[in-house]
Amino acid sequence: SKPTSGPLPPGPKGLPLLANLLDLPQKEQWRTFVAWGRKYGPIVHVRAVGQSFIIVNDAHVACDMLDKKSTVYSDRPVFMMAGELTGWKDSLAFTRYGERFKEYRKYLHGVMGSRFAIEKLNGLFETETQAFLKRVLKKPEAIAENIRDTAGAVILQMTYGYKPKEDKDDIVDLVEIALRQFAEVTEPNAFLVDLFPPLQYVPSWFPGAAWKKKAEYYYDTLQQMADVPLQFVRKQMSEGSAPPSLVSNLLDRTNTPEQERNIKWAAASMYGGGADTTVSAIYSLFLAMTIFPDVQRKAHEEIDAVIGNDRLPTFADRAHLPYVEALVSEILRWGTVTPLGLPHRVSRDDVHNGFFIPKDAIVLTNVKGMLHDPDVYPDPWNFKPERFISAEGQPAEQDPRICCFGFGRRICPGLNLADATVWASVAMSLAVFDIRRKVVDGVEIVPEPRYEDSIISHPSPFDCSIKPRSAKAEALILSC
Ligand code: HEM
Repeated sequence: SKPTSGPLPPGPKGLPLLANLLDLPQKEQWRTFVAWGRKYGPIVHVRAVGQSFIIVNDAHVACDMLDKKSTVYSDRPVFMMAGELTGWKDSLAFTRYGERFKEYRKYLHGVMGSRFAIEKLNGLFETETQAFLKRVLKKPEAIAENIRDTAGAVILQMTYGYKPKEDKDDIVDLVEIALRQFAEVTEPNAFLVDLFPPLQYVPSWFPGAAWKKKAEYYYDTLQQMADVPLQFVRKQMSEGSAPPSLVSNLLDRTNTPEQERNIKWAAASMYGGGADTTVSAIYSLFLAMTIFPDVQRKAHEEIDAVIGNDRLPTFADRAHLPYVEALVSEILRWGTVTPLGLPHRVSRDDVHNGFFIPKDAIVLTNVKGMLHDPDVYPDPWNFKPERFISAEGQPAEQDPRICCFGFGRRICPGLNLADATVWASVAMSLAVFDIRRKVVDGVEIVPEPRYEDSIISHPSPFDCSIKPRSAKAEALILSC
């Protein structure tokens, strides 16, 4: 029979009163977790203010726990500020494991859960990536904004059949504000209420409770973010002009109020989960190409040899561009989008590899550590797509998708969409653009590969120059 007890996994020892709160790093937690992993092994236990945290540093161990025992490891912790007080608890990523969770996942699966569902959207991805190339040609210095607008346009069309206006769009602006607020409330340990939940009962007029006012204000923004596009679809449906979309397909039927609520929040979860993540990956493409010109040269060569210069690549070319394919994998690895994945919560006591894993412990997967482990990825800070191409006598290194999209029943529901949109951005951008270092006073400036420290981590802003590769490339962009 299975063992039912054992010692807790090893980890840093606590201070008597605060437990390990002071040991918990505030910045770049993943680096400290790697150090703990080296000292204590792949499963580390640490306690902070009465809460057990289990930190997993090895992708295979994480799969054994979170994939294979997914009924035990698929709940989420309660986030006081971001979840309860500002209302993100209604979105899929923050929803506890249960009936609502299953219904949200079913809705999202319908629109992007299989290759087949995603292939139906290839036309949309190609058209929107063409629009992206035009935006970059016109305003190369606004690259981050251009990436963001494109990701937003794809998701709003899939989810609501809503095509944002080119220059300034009210719904895009609303979503942007809500996402910025989300980033603020999910910064590690930014709000004391996350450590001391009873603070949630402090009234907002109380001296020193400005954070509570902030939470109320952010709550309103989020409700608008979920309501406004839904009203747009309802209006279009009543006029008989709603294009197919996640929401219009689901609202078509006779829904109970609970179902309507779930449709609304499943839809809002698309934006919450999908916009910022692919944005980070595509921004990493531009960063990596600026730092590693040889990689770009090889991608250019492959595209020129396979596609030529008279047309843009399409999804039909995907299987014929192995270097571009490997480049996509290397972006997902090198530019890790979610350094610690999302936290999972343990639903019942478990024993894993002889260690006791208590119910309600929070499991943190050190995805960035896993994807930069020199034993798995030699020379991990080097951007080297070749690592994913097997050569004679040399197998390819481990696919980053083993951990970059998370685990178990919580695995990213948007992974096919992410894969397709990142591929289109890489293949089509490199077909026509030359991404170079900025030259200041005759000196090339090599950007530092720095990333912002948050749940969804973006490259810090950097300078680069983006120009069409030739007059023909420019004409190609303008003609599509
Ligand atoms: C490169 C792009 C992306 C990466 C690296 C990524 C990564 C992740 C990760 C690590 C998780 C947490 C999984 C876990 O808890 O174990 C997650 C969850 C999620 N992702 Fe993604 N994601 C990406 C793109 C997308 C896209 C395009 C969408 C949708 C349009 C999306 C929607 C979601 C949602 C809704 C969740 C919450 C799932 C749940 O809690 O059950 N993601 N993603």
